Amino acid sequence: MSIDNIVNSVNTTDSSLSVAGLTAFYGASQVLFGIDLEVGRGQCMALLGRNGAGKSTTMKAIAGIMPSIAKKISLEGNDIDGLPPYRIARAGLAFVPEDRQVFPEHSVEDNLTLAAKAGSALRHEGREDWTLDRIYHAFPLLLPLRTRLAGQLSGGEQQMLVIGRALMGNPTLLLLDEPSEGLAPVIVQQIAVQIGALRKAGTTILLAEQNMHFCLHVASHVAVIDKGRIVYCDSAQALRNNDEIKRRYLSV
Ligand SMILES: Nc1ncnc2c1ncn2[C@@H]1O[C@H](COP(=O)(O)OP(=O)(O)OP(=O)(O)O)[C@@H](O)[C@H]1O
Repeated sequence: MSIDNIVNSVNTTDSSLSVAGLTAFYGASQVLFGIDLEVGRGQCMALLGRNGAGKSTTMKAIAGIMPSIAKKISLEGNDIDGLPPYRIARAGLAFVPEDRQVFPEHSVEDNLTLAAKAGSALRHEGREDWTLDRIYHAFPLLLPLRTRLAGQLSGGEQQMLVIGRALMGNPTLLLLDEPSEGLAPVIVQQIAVQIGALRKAGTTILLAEQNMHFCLHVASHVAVIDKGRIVYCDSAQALRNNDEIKRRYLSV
C-alpha cells in the first residue's frame, strides 16, 4: 500500500477545524473577506496562494494572534472565536509561525521539554502522548543535536525543532505557516517526508504555503486563497489535475 493510500484510509469524516465567514483588517485595510474552511480529523490541508493572498493572516486569525471577525471558528466542536491565544492553545491548537522562534540560548532538548515542564501539555483520552522519544523518532536529525544550543541550528533543523516543540504540547490541530520557506530543496524534501509521517500517524494539519509542489506532496486536501477569498477547495489529487486553477491562482 502506498503512503497516500495509508494516509487516505485515515478517518477524516469528523471535523477538527471549522471556520465560517472569517474577516480581518489591518487598520482600515480589509485583507480577509469571509474565509470558509473545514479541516477534517486526520487531514492535512494546505492553504495555497500567491504572495500577499492572505495565508498568514488566516492562520494568525485562527490562532487568535490578530483580531478578526467570524461567524464561527470551532476546534473539535468547541467555539474558539474571540478567545486569547493561550486559551486557543489550551483548546488544542498549536501554531508554528513562519519566523521559527526557537529559544536560542537553550538546548534542543530544553526547547522540546519546555511545554511539559510548564505543565501545559494537553492530555487526550485514548491518544498516545508525544514524548521526547516519539519526537526523535519522527525527526531523527534532532537526536544527535539534542545538547546543541537551538540558536546554533540551521534553518531546516530549527524548523524541525519548532514543529517538534509544538507537538510536545499534544495538540489536536497543528498550524504550520510556510514550513518550507527559505530552506534548501534537500531540507524541504526532508520536512515533507516528516510531515507525511505525521499525517500518516493521524495528526491533523493546516499548513500555509506558496510552494505548490511541496503541498501536493504532503497534503490530502487543498484550499486556494486569492485576495483574501477562498477560490478553490478540493482534494490534493484534484488540484494536481486542474491546470486552470494552477495557472490562474498559483502562477504555474
Ligand atoms: N502588519 C501588516 N500591516 C498591514 N498590512 C499587512 C500586514 N501584514 C500583512 N499585510 C497585508 O495583508 C495582505 C495579506 O498578507 P499575508 O501576510 O496574510 O499574505 P500571505 O498570503 O501570507 O503572503 P506571503 O506568502 O507573502 O507571506 C497583504 O496585502 C499584506 O501586504
